[in-house]
Parts: sequence; structure tokens; C-alpha cells
Amino acid sequence: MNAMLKDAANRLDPPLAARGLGHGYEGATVLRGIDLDVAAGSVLGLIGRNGAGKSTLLRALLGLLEPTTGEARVFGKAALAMDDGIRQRIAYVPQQPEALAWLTVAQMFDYLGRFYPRWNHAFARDTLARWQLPANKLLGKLSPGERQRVELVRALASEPQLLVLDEPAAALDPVARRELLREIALRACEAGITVVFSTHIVSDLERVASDIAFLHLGRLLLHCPVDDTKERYARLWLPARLGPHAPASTLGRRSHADGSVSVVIERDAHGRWPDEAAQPGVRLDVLGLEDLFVEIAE
Ligand SMILES: Nc1ncnc2c1ncn2[C@@H]1O[C@H](COP(=O)(O)OP(=O)(O)OP(=O)(O)O)[C@@H](O)[C@H]1O
Repeated sequence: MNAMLKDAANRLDPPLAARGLGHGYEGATVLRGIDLDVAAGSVLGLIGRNGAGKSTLLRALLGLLEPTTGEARVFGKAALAMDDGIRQRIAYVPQQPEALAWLTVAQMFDYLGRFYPRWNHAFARDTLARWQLPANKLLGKLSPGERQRVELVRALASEPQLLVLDEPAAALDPVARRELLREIALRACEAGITVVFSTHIVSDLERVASDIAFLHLGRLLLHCPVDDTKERYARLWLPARLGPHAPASTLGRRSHADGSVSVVIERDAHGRWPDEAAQPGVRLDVLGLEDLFVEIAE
């Protein structure tokens, strides 16, 4: 989508937005005050450790669960009060799709196709064939990977403007993962759709996402363009004598058995590292996305 169209779309109705979104289960807080704006035409990769709250966040953003605090909005409307017009613009694939297990793949597509005015029968048929998925098999008898791919075809066939995928690659083999990533990139690039997907696979995220959101201990620690993370973060090792002078870090600080300290630092607005990085005996390792993830989340 060109920049002017994206700007106009965002001003009108950003595909997804959250303000102060919080949620918990059985007294345990999982999301804390999440503020998030997902720009039209962006591909946002949501990353975080097991149990970080990614699925919960995606469900809260889509109004599939009621947050304990805050609000989510989808195309400018309250997520908990979406009408059919908005629902038809969204496709969501949960982590473990289970619905309609007694139908065959073709029957499910036939059934769901009636609810979507833009349902693309030719795409559904051709992609099932291209991805070698059995149209006449019961959904309940598909392998987890086959089931996940069928759900992806289902989601794409509805020609959504917003596609939300909860760990879409979890059960996929490397070939299927490539096919999925290609499809996401194609849709985002050619049709300008907005995609949000959660993942643990950093390389997938780097390959296809325009933006990254990093969820840790219920908070969004980072939300920025993927390109902005390149060469921007580093691990700073300070020997024991300098440990007390380690720069403050919201991204991670560790004390080691020998008294040394490591902190995750970032460049300032002028691209400079904190002054402490220049002290003798201090080591600086620039972090790629995967190392940054491990460093923050460990
Ligand atoms: N229905 C529920 N009832 C109680 N606790 C829940 C429920 N759903 C999720 N949780 C808990 O909330 C936390 C966040 O779960 P969630 O599924 O959102 O994490 P996630 O980041 O998607 O994890 P994963 O990467 O393993 O899929 C976990 O500790 C989980 O045990």
C-alpha cells in the first residue's frame, strides 16, 4: 500500500489498537496495561516466551475475551461490540483450531464461504491442491500441521483486510512454513492487508515482518520496525569493579557469579551507545534479534 493511502487508512480506522489492555486468569495477571497501535498494511510479528501472554493478547485485541482493564478497538470499533461488517474484514487462526471437526475440508469451506461476501472459491480450491491438502477428508482426521494449513487457506480465502495468526508455523514443516511466509508477504505487499502473527521463530519474523512487538512478563517491551532493531541493541559486559556503574536498562540486567554485570543497552537518538561502553575493560556485543530475545527473556 502506498504511504499516503496507509496514512489515510490509519487516521480513519487503524486495524487494531489497544489502550491500557490488561487481563488475568484465576487471579494471576497475564497482560498489564498494553498500549498498541497496529498500522494498516503492516506485518507485525508478536514474539515472547511460552506463557508470555501472546494468545491472550491476540484474543483480547479481537474481542474474543473481555479484558479486565482497558479497551481494544478493531477498525475503530470497540472489539467487544463488533458488527458483522467488521467481522467479515477479519480472519483469525487460533493456535489449535478444533471447530467443525465433523465436516470435511470442502464442506467447511462451503459452509463458511456463505458468511463472507468476498469468499474466494478459486483461491481455496487452487491452494488446497497446490498445498496438497485433502478436500474430502474430515477436519477431525487431519494431522495438526494439515489442520493448521487448512485453517490458513480458510483465513486467506475470506479475503480479509486484517489477518491474525496465532503461531501459524508451530505445526508446519519447513516447506509449509516457507509457503505460508510467501503467502503472507504476497498478501501484505500486493493487497496491502494488515497481518499480526505470534511466533517463537525469530528467523520467520525477520523474513516477513515489517514490525516487531516483544511481549515479556505481561508488558510490551519493544514495538518498532524490524529494521530499527538492526545494530541498535547490544549486551554490555562490565567487570565486577564497574558493575555498580552499569547503565540503567529496562531491557535486562544480570549479575554473574564472578561479580560482573551484563545489561542490554540501546543506542540513543543520535545512534550513540551509553558512555559506559567506552570504559576500559567493558565489552560490547551487538545483538541480533534472536540474541536480543534470549537476552531479554532469559
Ligand atoms: N483459560 C485459561 N485459564 C487459566 N490460565 C490460562 C488460560 N489461558 C491461558 N492461561 C495462562 O495465561 C498465561 C498466558 O497464556 P498464553 O496462552 O496467552 O501465552 P502464550 O504466550 O500464547 O504461550 P505459548 O507461546 O506457550 O503459546 C499462561 O501462564 C497460561 O497458563
